[in-house]
Amino acid sequence: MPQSFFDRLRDRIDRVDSVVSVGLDPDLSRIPDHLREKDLPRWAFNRRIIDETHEHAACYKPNAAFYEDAEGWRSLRETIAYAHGKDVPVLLDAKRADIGNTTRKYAALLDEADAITVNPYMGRDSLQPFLDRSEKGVFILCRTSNPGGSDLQDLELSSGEAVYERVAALADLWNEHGNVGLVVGATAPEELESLREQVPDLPFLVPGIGAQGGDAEAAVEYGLADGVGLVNSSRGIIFAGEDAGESFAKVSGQAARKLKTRLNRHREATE
Ligand SMILES: O=C(O)c1cc(=O)[nH]c(=O)n1[C@@H]1O[C@H](COP(=O)(O)O)[C@@H](O)[C@H]1O
Repeated sequence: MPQSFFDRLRDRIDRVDSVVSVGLDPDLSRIPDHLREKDLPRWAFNRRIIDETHEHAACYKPNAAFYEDAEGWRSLRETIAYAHGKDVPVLLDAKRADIGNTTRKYAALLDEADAITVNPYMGRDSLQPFLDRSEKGVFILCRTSNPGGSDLQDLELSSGEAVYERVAALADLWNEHGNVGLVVGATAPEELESLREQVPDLPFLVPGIGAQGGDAEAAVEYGLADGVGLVNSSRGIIFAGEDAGESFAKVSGQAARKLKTRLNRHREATE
């Protein structure tokens, strides 16, 4: 049987001593001028970022939104293969799900990526084709980091639980293959804490530190399940060297190292 995503992630976390997820969101308007002339500018950018950050990366998380055009999809494919060449798993942040017939097509995204983010709004059948890929990771949006995350997710149900708590309970139920995690934003530290108590075995992907100002300490303290989980930063790493011209990727490498060290201080404190 192939190793599960979370076993592979644990190996990677141990090998690089890092829970940093490096978000590859290569906004074309922000990548350095000298790369914009390239055939595949986003791939050229990501390759340099990967070269400088991979020693600190537990995984890479490209967000599909930054690749949804012809050049973008080619760049994404190259990026995934290159990350794999460096032995780093790739979590595709796609936030997909649809009726069964459609979502079966979406699940093909997992042919190349090692894990994916999905949206629980349409219920179990809309996620089943992802969940059935037992060797791949499936991170279900639970309590998101954006300001509007509370609009629906915090609503109280007649049972007394909040919608995001119900999502966590369902995710736990749907975790028949041990391949399910939750997405919980670092901007919601109280929810992070209560969710960790509610579902102690589910690893979290925690975005929202860096550019969104979330709580890195809470991300580490509550994001990890038996040491496994991911704390993501995208713009805070990949655009750290925005003013450094051709040395931009070196600065990203330093930013990734710095974040790793900072998170590791919290990891040691919570062990
Ligand atoms: O699923 C995600 O990764 C995600 C969920 C969430 O609640 N908040 C959130 O910011 N994200 C993603 O995480 C990344 C955060 O980027 P930065 O704010 O630049 O670090 C983006 O790709 C977001 O789409």
